[in-house]
Amino acid sequence: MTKMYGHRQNRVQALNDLSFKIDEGEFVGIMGPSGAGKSTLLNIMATIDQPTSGKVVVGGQDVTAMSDAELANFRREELGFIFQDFNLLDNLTVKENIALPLTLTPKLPADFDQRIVQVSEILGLNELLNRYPSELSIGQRQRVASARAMITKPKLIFADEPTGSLDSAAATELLRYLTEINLQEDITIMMVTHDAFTASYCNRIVFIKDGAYFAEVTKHGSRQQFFNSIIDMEATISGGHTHVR
Ligand SMILES: Nc1ncnc2c1ncn2[C@@H]1O[C@H](COP(=O)(O)OP(=O)(O)OP(=O)(O)O)[C@@H](O)[C@H]1O
Repeated sequence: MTKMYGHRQNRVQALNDLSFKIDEGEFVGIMGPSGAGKSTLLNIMATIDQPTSGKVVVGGQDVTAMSDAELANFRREELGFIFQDFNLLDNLTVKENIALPLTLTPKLPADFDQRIVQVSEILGLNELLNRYPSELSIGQRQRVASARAMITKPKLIFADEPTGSLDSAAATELLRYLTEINLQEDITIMMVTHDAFTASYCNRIVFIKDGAYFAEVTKHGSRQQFFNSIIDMEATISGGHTHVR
C-alpha cells in the first residue's frame, strides 16, 4: 500500500509500496526509525485512516472497501485497540470500563459476566474491578485498557507503544499478559514499538524504513537471542549506529 499526505509541494510519501502479511495467531512487532511510517501503517491497518492506494485485508475481508457503517461494525466486533493514552473513562469503574465495548453493542452477549471474570483473571484485575481509574497505578490502567481491548474477543489487537508510559517492572508484567492473551485466547497482535526489550516479546518483527519494508527478524531461540537480533537489525537500519534505549 501507499500513503501520501498533503498536496503539491507539501506532499509526503509516508508509505511507499509497503506490503506484508500477518498470519493468524502471530504476535508481530513493527519497528523502524522515527518518521519511518509506523504510526501511519498502524492507523491504516486499524481502519482509522485510509491508504492512498492499495488495500488492507483482514481475515479475507477487504477493510479498505467497506462503507462507514460496515467499518464501524467490523471495528467493534473484530478489532481491539490498546493505545498509549489508555482512554479510560474516569467516571466509570474498572469493570464498567472493561465492559464498555460490550455495552455499545445492540445486545449484551449471553456470557457477559463470564467474559468479565475471564479477562480480569488473565490481566490480574480481579481485586480492582470496583475501583476507579484514578485509584490505579499507570501499569494497572494499561492492563484495564488491555482487558477492554480483548473483551469483545477480537481477531486482531493493535497496540501502539503499549509500554511507553510504564516503568520496566510494569512493562514486563504487561508484556507477559499480552503474551498470554496471544497464546490463550489465540488473538493476533500487531504492536508498534521503539523499544527492543518490548519487541522481544513478539514472535516476529517487521522493520520499516522510509515507508518501505526493510527487513524482518523472527524469533527462533530464547528471548535474549531474539533481543540481540533486534538490536543488530536496529544498528543495520540506522547505518551502524546502535541506539541503546
Ligand atoms: N498528518 C500528516 N501530514 C503530513 N505528513 C505526515 C502526517 N503524519 C505523518 N506524516 C509524515 O509521514 C511520515 C511518517 O510518519 P509516521 O508518524 O507514520 O512515522 P513513525 O514511524 O510513526 O514515526 P515516530 O517513530 O517518530 O512516531 C513522516 O515523514 C511524517 O512527517
